[in-house]
Amino acid sequence: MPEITPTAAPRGKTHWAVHVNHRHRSLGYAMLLVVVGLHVAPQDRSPLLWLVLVAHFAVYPQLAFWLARRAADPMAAEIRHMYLDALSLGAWIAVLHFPLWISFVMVIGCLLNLTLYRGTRGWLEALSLLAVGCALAGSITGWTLQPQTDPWVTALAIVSVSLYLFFVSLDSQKRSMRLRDTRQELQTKELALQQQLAEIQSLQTQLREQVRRDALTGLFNRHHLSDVMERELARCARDGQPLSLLMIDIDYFKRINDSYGHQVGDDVLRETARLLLERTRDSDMLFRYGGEEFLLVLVAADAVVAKAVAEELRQRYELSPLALAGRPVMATLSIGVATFADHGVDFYSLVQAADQALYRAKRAGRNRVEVA
Ligand SMILES: Nc1nc2c(ncn2[C@@H]2O[C@H](COP(=O)(O)OP(=O)(O)OP(=O)(O)O)[C@@H](O)[C@H]2O)c(=O)[nH]1
Repeated sequence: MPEITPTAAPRGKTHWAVHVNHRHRSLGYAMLLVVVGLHVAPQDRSPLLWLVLVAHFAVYPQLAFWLARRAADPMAAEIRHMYLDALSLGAWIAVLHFPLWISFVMVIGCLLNLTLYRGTRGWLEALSLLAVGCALAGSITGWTLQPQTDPWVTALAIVSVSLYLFFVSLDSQKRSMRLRDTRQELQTKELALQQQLAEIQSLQTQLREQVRRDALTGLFNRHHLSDVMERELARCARDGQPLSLLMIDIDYFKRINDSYGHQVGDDVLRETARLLLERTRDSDMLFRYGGEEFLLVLVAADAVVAKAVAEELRQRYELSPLALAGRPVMATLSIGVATFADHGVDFYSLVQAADQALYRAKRAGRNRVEVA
């Protein structure tokens, strides 16, 4: 049986073990007072014995309680008191001349208490201390053997030990039930905490995603672009692979806003994003770069391939009237193309090159593709 580790009671509260032991000790000693009193009453014993009997069996349990409540370590104080119980009851056994049933009651009580708190070690300690107490008292008062007790005393001793065992078991059962309830409560709380944690983690993921996404089109935004480009350009440089940027701009977008309203302008941006996504490969990455500007990253595509892709996008877009609010809205795209490492070796120079190409496309009349 594992030893019960001392635990500090919350400030101002008496330790549970002190309460339980006080109850058990008061009850056990009260019953012993009656049993031993009845046993020694017909004997011609000195008044001192009666005095010690009352002091030990009636006063000592209250004193032990008072001391344990004030102890810095109440559990350690309780164990000390249990040692004292075993030592003193051992002495009583010798002083009373070894009455069989009374000795049995005393031995059982001590063994039970110390075993409950300290396992096998407690059982051995109780037995040793009983023996020491007995030996000390016997060596002072002399060794007399009178195992018989009056039948009434015997009966009372049996009732007392039964009652004592009953109350100790009852308290242990109550305590284990309370422990079970507490454990269940803790498990429920732990489950709730785990759920909260999962919710927080999912919210964090959503937030991280929101930071990377443009709210209007749902595309990755410019903030995420620089992270991706840094990684992709490093990979291309390592593998000697090309990579192209397509700076895509909706022509005369201001006019769309002015003619149809800002709301329709938003719809055009959403629809443009959808159309561009529809016509790009899984490995390509589309970003909303600015107001009406999109940036398409074509992995492993050189300038020739990128120009062809840009041309196809431009033509298809031109031919797809954007059906918005029941009205077809015609729009065209101008696209500037720049390729790593032909037109730039870092993100900044590549974007600049694509931007300049786009500017040229605009200057040349719009609805065009220009390579840097
Ligand atoms: N509806 C809407 N309009 C936006 C948004 N962001 C930017 N714009 C508008 O896009 C327009 C861009 O106009 P300009 O930069 O003059 O470009 P443009 O009219 O497309 O002309 P070019 O690019 O030269 O062909 C501005 O009127 C902005 O207000 C947006 O999120 N929603």
